[in-house]
Amino acid sequence: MLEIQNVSLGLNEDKGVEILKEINLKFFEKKIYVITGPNGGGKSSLAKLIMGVYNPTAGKLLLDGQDITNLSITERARLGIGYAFQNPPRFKGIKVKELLKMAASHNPENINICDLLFDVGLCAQDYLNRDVDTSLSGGEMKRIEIATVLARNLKLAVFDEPEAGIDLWSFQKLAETFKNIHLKYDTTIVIISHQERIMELADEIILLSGGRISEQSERDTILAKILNNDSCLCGSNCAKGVNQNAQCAG
Ligand SMILES: Nc1ncnc2c1ncn2[C@@H]1O[C@H](COP(=O)(O)OP(=O)(O)OP(=O)(O)O)[C@@H](O)[C@H]1O
Repeated sequence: MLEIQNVSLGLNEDKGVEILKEINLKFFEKKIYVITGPNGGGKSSLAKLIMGVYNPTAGKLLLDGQDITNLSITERARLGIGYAFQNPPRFKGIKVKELLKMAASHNPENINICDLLFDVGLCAQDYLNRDVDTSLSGGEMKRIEIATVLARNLKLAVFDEPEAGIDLWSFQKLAETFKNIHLKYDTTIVIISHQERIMELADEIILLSGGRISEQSERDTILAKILNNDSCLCGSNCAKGVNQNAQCAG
C-alpha cells in the first residue's frame, strides 16, 4: 500500500546532515506497525515525511503504486494519509460534534459520530456538546483526536506517541481503543511509541536508530530482543558496565 523506497532526508540548509538514511519500508493494508527506537533516532521525522511535512532529499514514496513524493500535505490527505498529533490542537468555539462532522465531511453517510465516540471509549451523550478547548483533559482530547482520524476513513493513519501525557489508567484504555479500531476499521495504523503495551499491538515493529532502520520484524521476535537487551539501541554497541572508563566519542 505505502512503499518508502530508498528515502533519505537532510534537514539543515545545505541538506548536508542526514536525519534519515536510505529508508526502505512497505506498509500493507489493515496492519499495525509500531516505530520505536532511541530519542533523536528519526521517528517523528519519518512520520513527517510520510505526511508530506518534509520532502525527501533522495528516494520515493509510493501509495498504491502512485508516486506521492512531491505531493503536499493536503494532496496526501485527499489520498487518505492522515496524522494524529502528539499534542492535539484545541479549537476554541468548536463543539466535539462539529469537529467530528467536519472530519467526516467526505463520507457523511457512512459515518455515525456517536458510534465513533463510542469506539474511542467516550459516551456520546457526555461529549457531543463539549467545547474542544482546554476544559477537555489530555486523555479525552487524545481520544477525540483519534475519533477525528477514524471519521476521515483513512488508508493510513500515523499516530505520534499517542501515550504522551496520558495517565496509566487512560493509557490502558487507549491501548484497548487501538485494538478495537484494528478489528473494526480497514485503516493501516502506524504508531510511534516507546511503550511495551503499544508495541504489543503491532503486527510488525520497526526499530529506527541514528536515522536508519536497524531492525524490522514481526512483533514477538523484536519485542523479545528489545526487552532482553540491556545494551543501548543507539547502534554504537555501548553496553551497560562495559568499559566504564571510556570517554564519549566525538
Ligand atoms: N527541523 C529540524 N532541523 C534540524 N534538525 C532536526 C529537525 N528536526 C529534527 N531534527 C533532528 O533530527 C534528529 C531526529 O529527530 P526526530 O524528532 O525525528 O527524532 P525522534 O526519533 O522522533 O526522537 P524522540 O524519540 O526524542 O521524539 C534529531 O537529532 C533532531 O534533533
